[in-house]
Amino acid sequence: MDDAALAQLAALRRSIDNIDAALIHLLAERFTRTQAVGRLKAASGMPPSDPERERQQIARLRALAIDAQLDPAFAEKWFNFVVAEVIHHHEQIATTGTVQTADSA
Ligand SMILES: C=C(O[C@@H]1C=C(C(=O)O)C=C[C@H]1O)C(=O)O
Repeated sequence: MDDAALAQLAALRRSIDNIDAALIHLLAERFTRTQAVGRLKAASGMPPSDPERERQQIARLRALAIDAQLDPAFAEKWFNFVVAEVIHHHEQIATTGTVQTADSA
């Protein structure tokens, strides 16, 4: 084993762990906001999803990804994955008034 390589790997992994922690916090904040949107929509009779808004967000995120040298197809896939969960929350809020998570179920 090369000690220098192992030390470099450990340093890179510490940074990766910090980035993963930041992503979890950012996602938690995003879901807090989207659940507030879900309650607002349910209270005022708006539908859970807004395809036009999503189209605008995808176009913006793809451009940001290209600028940041991230694969725009990956950025769009990530966004669609997150929005599917948001819509699911909105539907739950509209029908039950709350969001069921795996831990709370
Ligand atoms: C949060 C909203 O609801 C949905 C979720 C979105 C999102 O997570 O960014 C965007 C559009 C909607 O389909 C919204 O309408 O703003």
